[in-house]
Amino acid sequence: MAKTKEKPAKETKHQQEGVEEEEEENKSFEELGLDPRLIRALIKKGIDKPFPIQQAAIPLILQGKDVVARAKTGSGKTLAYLVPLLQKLYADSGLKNKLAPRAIILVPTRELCQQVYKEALSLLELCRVQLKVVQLTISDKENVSELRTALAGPPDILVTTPKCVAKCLSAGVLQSASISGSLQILVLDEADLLLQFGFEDDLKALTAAIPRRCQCLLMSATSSADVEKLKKLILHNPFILTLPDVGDIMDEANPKNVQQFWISCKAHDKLLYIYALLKLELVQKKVLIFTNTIDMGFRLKLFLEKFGVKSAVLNAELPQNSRLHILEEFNAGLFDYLIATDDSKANEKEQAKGEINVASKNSRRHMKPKLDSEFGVVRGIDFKNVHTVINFEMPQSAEGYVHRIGRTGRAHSTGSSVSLVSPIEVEIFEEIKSFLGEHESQESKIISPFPLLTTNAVESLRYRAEDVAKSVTKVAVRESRAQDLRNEILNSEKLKGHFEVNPRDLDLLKHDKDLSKQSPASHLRDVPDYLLDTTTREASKMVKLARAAMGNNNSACRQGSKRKFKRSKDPLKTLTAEAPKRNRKVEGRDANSTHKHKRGKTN
Ligand SMILES: Nc1ncnc2c1ncn2[C@@H]1O[C@H](COP(=O)(O)OP(=O)(O)OP(=O)(O)O)[C@@H](O)[C@H]1O
Repeated sequence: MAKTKEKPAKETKHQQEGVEEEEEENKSFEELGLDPRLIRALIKKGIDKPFPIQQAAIPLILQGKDVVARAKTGSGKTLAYLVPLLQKLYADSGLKNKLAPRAIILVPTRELCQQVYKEALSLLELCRVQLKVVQLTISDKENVSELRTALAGPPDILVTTPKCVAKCLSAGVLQSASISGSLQILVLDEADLLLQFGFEDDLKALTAAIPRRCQCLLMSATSSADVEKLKKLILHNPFILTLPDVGDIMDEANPKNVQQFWISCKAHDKLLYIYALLKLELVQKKVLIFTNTIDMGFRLKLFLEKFGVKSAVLNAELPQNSRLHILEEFNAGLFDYLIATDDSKANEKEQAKGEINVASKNSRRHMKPKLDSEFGVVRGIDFKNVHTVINFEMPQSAEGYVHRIGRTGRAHSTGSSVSLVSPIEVEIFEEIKSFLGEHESQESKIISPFPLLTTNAVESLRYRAEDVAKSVTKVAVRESRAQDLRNEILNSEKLKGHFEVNPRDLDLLKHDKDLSKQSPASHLRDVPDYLLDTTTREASKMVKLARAAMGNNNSACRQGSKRKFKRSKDPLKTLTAEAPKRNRKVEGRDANSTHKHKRGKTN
């Protein structure tokens, strides 16, 4: 790991930035100086050895240094700062004269706020340390008195967004003088996003109150101009920790543990292809599917539903509590397919288009769903045990692609991604490939053609898929979207109260329920044998065997098992994925034609 050299005691302002030559470290949590109670808590969570970023960051943070930690997504940055932060606050818990939180953790989205809060809470519960942690985001209902109540005490740790802190400051719920007197540690998590999300002014409102002695930690998956700006704005002589395979978005772009595939298909065939991938079980579960618009998310859900494939949707229109609950259920393994809509620009356009009709049985009323500007599922969210990310629609930027595929292969496990590329998406696909550093002349491709799906297999399912797709009309999509929103608004209220009493209970509501009025036709639930060719049968068998070998099944997930995906058992690894050598234009050509010549291999 490369990290900055620690300098002797008499430190000056700028001396700490610099890079130390690579050095292999393999220390235990004890050797890093962690409190035995925290170590026991980590072990109870199944974490017994520190990841590289934790090895580097924990001792420095315990010593009170400012740290900038850059490590790729899913590498364990949260615990790298959270564990020493808890230890330090606990060690100083004699300091009672505080008027504001002693630690503030700033994250860009509500989802991350909840995730970090839960992580802190579970560590504190497991090690029975008396520190109060509070999460706070601004929702439409939260008025100043609610913010004041939440901060009464005040808590030792506040997990929040810059927008919320700025509101607390401007409303006088938090006073600059109190922060100056109390704040010991400030964390900027997902720092590269904090500025991208337009929080610069909000952050500036806080920086004025940060006392000079406050320890500042900046965690980021990439290095960018925004991170540099933040560093200058907030940190003093930071230690820069950079894992060797990280540095800028390019390094994060090509995670070695995620195999990337693509399929060329016409836009209107995407439903057919995803049906084939899921129903023939050619991809590993759990699967996270990305769409660019909320309507498309619902269309896909309704379509899959007709074949008995249950999925849940996640988007910026859903109430916050529902979204958090959906994430929890998915992470707990209660369902295998999650359709997430992540493209905020597209969503804004949708919102601008007008009203969604939310019709109740007794009354018809129109309501404008508000998209949550603090919604974010692509960055930072720790989706557990996602083995496959599918880009049903291509993201609108190369960075978007990188962050989407970063939802698999987390915590040094492995995963794969499959992108469905239609002719109009070729341009962005080419952009993504060149962003990743893939060249036309290159022999081994970074994104390879998906090897397990043959033209025969797809064509044999065409009739069923097209027939069902026709029944998923625009009206059906609109109605289901409205119905889902209505349900979730009702649920959200129940969830709010319920979560306060039982923060861990996942059983109250199901989010992967069917939305269409008719239950799926029984003959569509399974793909009959006569529709399957030998190649596909074999491929599907291998994926199933791999899953069994990895212990990747629902019950394992539900028990929170964190078995790692073994590369050698991954059928996608054992098959050769050859890219077409020349003329890689997708227009007017079926990706499967590129596999015809190697079907022998896939068998
Ligand atoms: N030492 C460890 N051993 C095993 N698992 C770990 C360890 N540290 C963290 N994890 C797990 O790894 C997963 C990813 O960690 P985390 O979310 O902190 O990554 P991250 O670097 O913050 O990613 P991102 O940049 O996307 O936010 C989590 O499920 C976490 O519980």
